[in-house]
Amino acid sequence: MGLPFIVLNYKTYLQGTGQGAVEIAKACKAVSEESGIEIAVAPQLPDIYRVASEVELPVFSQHLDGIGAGSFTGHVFGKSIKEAGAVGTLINHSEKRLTLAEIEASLKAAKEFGLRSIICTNNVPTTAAAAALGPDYVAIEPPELIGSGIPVSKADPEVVSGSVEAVAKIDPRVKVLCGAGISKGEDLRAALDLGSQGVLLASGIVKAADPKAALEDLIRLV
Ligand SMILES: O=C(CO)COP(=O)(O)O
Repeated sequence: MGLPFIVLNYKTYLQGTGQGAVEIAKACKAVSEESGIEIAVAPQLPDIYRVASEVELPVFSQHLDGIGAGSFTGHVFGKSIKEAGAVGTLINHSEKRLTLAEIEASLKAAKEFGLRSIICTNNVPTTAAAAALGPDYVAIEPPELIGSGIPVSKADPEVVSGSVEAVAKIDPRVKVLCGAGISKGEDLRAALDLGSQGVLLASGIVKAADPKAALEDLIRLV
């Protein structure tokens, strides 16, 4: 197995807002360069351009709407985030849930604009459904563990291994990430040992007093 993929979701945490978004991205880039591990960040939409312009690392959007150019006030348009410098997007995060039809439309928009796609899911059946749509990644994140500091890879290992098995049956090209409560080296190690190919995480790094040190701890057992 190759190196994991780490995606850091900034949500709307103060520490990851505005200039903070750039500073955390710089820490991610430094650790990525030291380790060879790909680390992507997902700042808030208005910070995408700022982060992508100032730091050379993969920037993802936290959301994308399945719409095109035209009369869609307040929506997130794929061409706009692409031109802002995003290379990918989260779709259906637990804090930004979509209907199945909307997920499919968002994924179509991501593909149309050459954006890498991560569909977030909450259990094994939704992971299977998401994999059937053919994204680049699914990210299984049980909502009850999000922000809890209790790692999914230890509290609910079956949802990770079950997702890995389900996705392998449906479309082995789809890669599986997991998230919720991941912050330490042993959490990432456990996630990889369960067959996932990386993690999607937030509070453990974004809210850390020293995000670079927290990232170094996260990857220490890879
Ligand atoms: O929702 C998450 C990442 O998208 C997980 O959040 P935490 O890492 O804070 O549990």
